[in-house]
Amino acid sequence: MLNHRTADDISYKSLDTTGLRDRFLLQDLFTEGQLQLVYTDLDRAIVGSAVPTLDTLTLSAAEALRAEYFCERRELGVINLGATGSITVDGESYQLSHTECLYIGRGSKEISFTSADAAEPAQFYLLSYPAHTDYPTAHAKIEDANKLELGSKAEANERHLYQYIHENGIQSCQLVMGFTILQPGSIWNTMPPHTHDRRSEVYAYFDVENDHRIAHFMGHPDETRVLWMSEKDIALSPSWSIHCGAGTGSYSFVWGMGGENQRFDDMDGFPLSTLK
Ligand SMILES: O=C[C@H](O)[C@@H](O)CC(=O)C(=O)O
Ligand SMILES: [Zn+2]
Repeated sequence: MLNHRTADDISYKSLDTTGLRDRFLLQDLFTEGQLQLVYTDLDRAIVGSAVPTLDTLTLSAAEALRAEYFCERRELGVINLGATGSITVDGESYQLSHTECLYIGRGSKEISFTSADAAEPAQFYLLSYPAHTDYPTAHAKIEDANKLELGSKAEANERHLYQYIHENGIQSCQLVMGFTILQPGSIWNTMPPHTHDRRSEVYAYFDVENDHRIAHFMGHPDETRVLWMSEKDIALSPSWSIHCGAGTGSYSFVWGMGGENQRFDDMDGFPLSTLK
């Protein structure tokens, strides 16, 4: 497991492009035949990927966790960003097609990942936080999610947000997770932007068309920086940072949060007039 440190809300201002990208952007996490984990300092989030091909991939506790098994003191949310695959949790198998979700509760011991077709593998995106109690493992399809229709065509930010793991959905200790699909012709997500001092957030962009890019904005609202991102790049958003983006083409992104509370609407919005 790689260890990763973001920068604080003062030092990010003086980082150059490479420094900023090293601190706030995770790339190349999705590699065929590999399970990769990154231990971040954002509310102890572990961000990871599993792309099984011919062989099953097994999740084990990294040495850094000093745990017998990965979910000994953790919960794990998974969304499949690739083709159909299965996750087995303590002998129970769940089949996930593209954009489906599995919540894996604390105490789950044996967790493994397979693809239905090695030539077109599943690409499991993993997000885990420390957990204080056990909630049941639960599978959700897109029709099980709470769907919010946000934005407008006129503002080029028409998008559908699907909540999987949240206060009124799959129960968890701190993880809140789902994904957002931009509607055709709309490019802006999360506009006007917000922070939530009580939670940090992780954005994983996917279904970005070939050669297209997302300009992801971060930082204090009056001191923003941009990260140019491509397919399956991941932006780390500390609690003090805004997080929003515009794509040169259509795209979707998984959002996931951990921290002090789970109230989705506990956000501090910033009017566009305050952005710099
Ligand atoms: O705190 C909530 C998160 O930033 C996202 O859920 C926002 C989002 O997906 C969107 O507006 O499209
Ligand atoms: Zn947010």
